[in-house]
Amino acid sequence: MPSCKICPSMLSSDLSVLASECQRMLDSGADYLHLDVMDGHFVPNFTFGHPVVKCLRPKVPRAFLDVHMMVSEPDKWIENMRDAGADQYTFHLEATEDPVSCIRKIRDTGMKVGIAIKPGTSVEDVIPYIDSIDTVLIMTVEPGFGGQKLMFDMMPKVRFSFDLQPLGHVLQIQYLRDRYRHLDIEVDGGVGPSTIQACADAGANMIVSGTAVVSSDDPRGVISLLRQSVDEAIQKSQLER
Ligand SMILES: O=C(CO)[C@H](O)[C@H](O)COP(=O)(O)O
Ligand SMILES: [Fe+2]
Repeated sequence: MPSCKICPSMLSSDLSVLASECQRMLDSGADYLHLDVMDGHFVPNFTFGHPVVKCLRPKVPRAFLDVHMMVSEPDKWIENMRDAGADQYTFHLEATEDPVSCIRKIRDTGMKVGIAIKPGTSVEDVIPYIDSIDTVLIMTVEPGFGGQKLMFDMMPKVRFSFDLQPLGHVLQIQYLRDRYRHLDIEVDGGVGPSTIQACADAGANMIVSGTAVVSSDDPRGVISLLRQSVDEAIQKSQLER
């Protein structure tokens, strides 16, 4: 199973001093930095785009920058994001008619590829692409805003063809983890000390946490607590195999 990666979402940081906030997270033990790009169209909110990432890159030269593209037409910004210095380009499955072309374009730039799904989209929809991507990002809130409450197991509309019982997030993550041992499974939205256990036990290894980490007085302590839960779950699953 892939290792634990804790990825603070910089959305809830003081964006007027983004570079120093990023450095503060790296100094607190962050593995990756998660940058939420919103276009006011795919989601009802606006943040920043590749010009900001380009300015940030030289300030945190060794950081892994995971860009979460909550934008319509995600294929438009792939080259710009690579030129800006992003390391992973995660686009929403719901935002494109042609995920295969998007994946190919991202790969051609050398960036890692992630596909994100909103809470109402089933992981089954990602299966056709899974062998050609690095990460599946499971949104545990409706995308658009930080600071929301995680929606675990509140999605009775999600159904799988292999089992007509309605399944929630935990089971969707477990389904993916059981079949794809080496996949990075990322959870995003409302993840913090009170919700990490369910994510870790289900098999998520890439943990995005905004408010809980960035707004904490003790980000190092929160990061290490999140990491401990995931590391323990990984160890447990390895012992069980
Ligand atoms: O993609 C996002 C919102 O669309 C953010 O990454 C996410 O909400 C993280 O913030 P928090 O941990 O505060 O929920
Ligand atoms: Fe995000």
